[in-house]
Amino acid sequence: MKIGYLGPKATFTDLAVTTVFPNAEKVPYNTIPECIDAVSSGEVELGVVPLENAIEGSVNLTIDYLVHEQTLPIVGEIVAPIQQHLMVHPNHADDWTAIRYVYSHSHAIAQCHKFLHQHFKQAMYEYTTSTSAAAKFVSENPQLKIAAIANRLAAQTYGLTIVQENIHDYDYNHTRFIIVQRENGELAIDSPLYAGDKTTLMITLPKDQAGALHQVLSAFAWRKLNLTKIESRPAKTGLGNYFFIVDVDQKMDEVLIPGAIAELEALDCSVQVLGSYPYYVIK
Ligand SMILES: O=C(O)C(=O)Cc1ccccc1
Repeated sequence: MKIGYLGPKATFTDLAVTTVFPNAEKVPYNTIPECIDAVSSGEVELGVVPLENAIEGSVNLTIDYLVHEQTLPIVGEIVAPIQQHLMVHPNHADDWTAIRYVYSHSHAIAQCHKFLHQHFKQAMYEYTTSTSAAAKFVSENPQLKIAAIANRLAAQTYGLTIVQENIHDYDYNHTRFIIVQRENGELAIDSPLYAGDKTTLMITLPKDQAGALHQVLSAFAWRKLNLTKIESRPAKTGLGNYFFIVDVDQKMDEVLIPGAIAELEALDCSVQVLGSYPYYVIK
């Protein structure tokens, strides 16, 4: 099976794909939209992209691209622990404290904010499309006094020296990656990492009216449907217009979730099921 992922080689997404799909043919894409487009065009069967980090929150580009540009069903989710390391070209292994620029994905830089503030007040940040893109750039520019924040596999893959390990500010640093497919369908994988199912809905409220969100939440509450996430994102139709992404802690069933959706539609909300899918947790 061909699986596209946010590359280049050795991103955290790459690690997540390798763990859950050890036999897949992996195809790296430089950006999240390119990876999603490749699924849409049928170039790859599945795509895996980061969705949310426990410290930094959502990867807005993923949510927005899926909602506004290329709506594909979510067919699975992978949750993986994230460990960030500071790495330099081996030429700078002895003078790494003098680095001027730190390169990485914006989420990785945010996850190490306290560390950077304490130890690298003089450094400036350069944002890259992924952590391994930063590692690759550092390896290709030995003349520059720069460092990357990335994982251990990236250091190995691009021949960099780790000079500070585990620089993420909080121990509980996990990221959710979603698996998308062109058409909805069950993921045929039998993994020991399977940890449960969830359903993701996108809900747009009819208009700005008192108690609207309360009514939406009560449709889930009285059915005892447990929500594990609720997030608002700009609808991009005007200031103050939002839609909500809601995760329900169970698989789509025949009664409860369809009942909640029917109730929301009766309230004039529009509801779209983005996916009902298994999730896999990497320890
Ligand atoms: O850039 C990567 O390696 C990714 O896979 C995205 C990401 C970035 C920061 C933390 C977790 C995932």
